[in-house]
Amino acid sequence: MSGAPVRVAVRRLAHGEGLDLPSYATDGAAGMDVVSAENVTIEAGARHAVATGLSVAIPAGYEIQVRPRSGLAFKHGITVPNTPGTIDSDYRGELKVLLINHGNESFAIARGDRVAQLVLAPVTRASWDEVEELDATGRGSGGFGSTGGHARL
Ligand SMILES: O=c1ccn([C@H]2C[C@H](O)[C@@H](COP(=O)(O)OP(=O)(O)OP(=O)(O)O)O2)c(=O)[nH]1
Repeated sequence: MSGAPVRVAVRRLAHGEGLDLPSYATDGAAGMDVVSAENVTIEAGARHAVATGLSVAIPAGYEIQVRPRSGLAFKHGITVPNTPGTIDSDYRGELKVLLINHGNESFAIARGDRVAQLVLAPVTRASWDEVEELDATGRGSGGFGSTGGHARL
């Protein structure tokens, strides 16, 4: 962490009233835990877009990444199928947390439960330089396990 926090405008929607804003659980936390604005049960194998009751205006040059919470993933198989979810700086709709239940049991979420974490990150944009040939490398076109399996090299 460095410097002052980046200020991000946040708006509570009607169904977000009374909920905690996303917040860092510890001084060194990279992500802000975000809570659900709804009571919902996600059946085993099912997906749900969890309402947060919030919309945001992220400054240009930044994004928010929606990442799973490791405790939910490890204990219950609850994770973010599109991880990291991308919140664009020009998006003004409701921030939603997509969750999938990879566990064997249904998972109940209560309004106010912390369902994911939000990481503010800088965005570097690219522009293409189209060429006829790319520079040669040792790897070349090898990939997808070309260096061997998961055993130590
Ligand atoms: O986990 C997520 C992912 C996305 N969004 C919102 C904010 C984001 O800016 C917008 C579009 O997301 P994305 O670009 O991932 O979606 P897409 O499937 O490419 O749709 P679009 O055509 O709207 O860009 O949806 C969320 O609220 N939660």
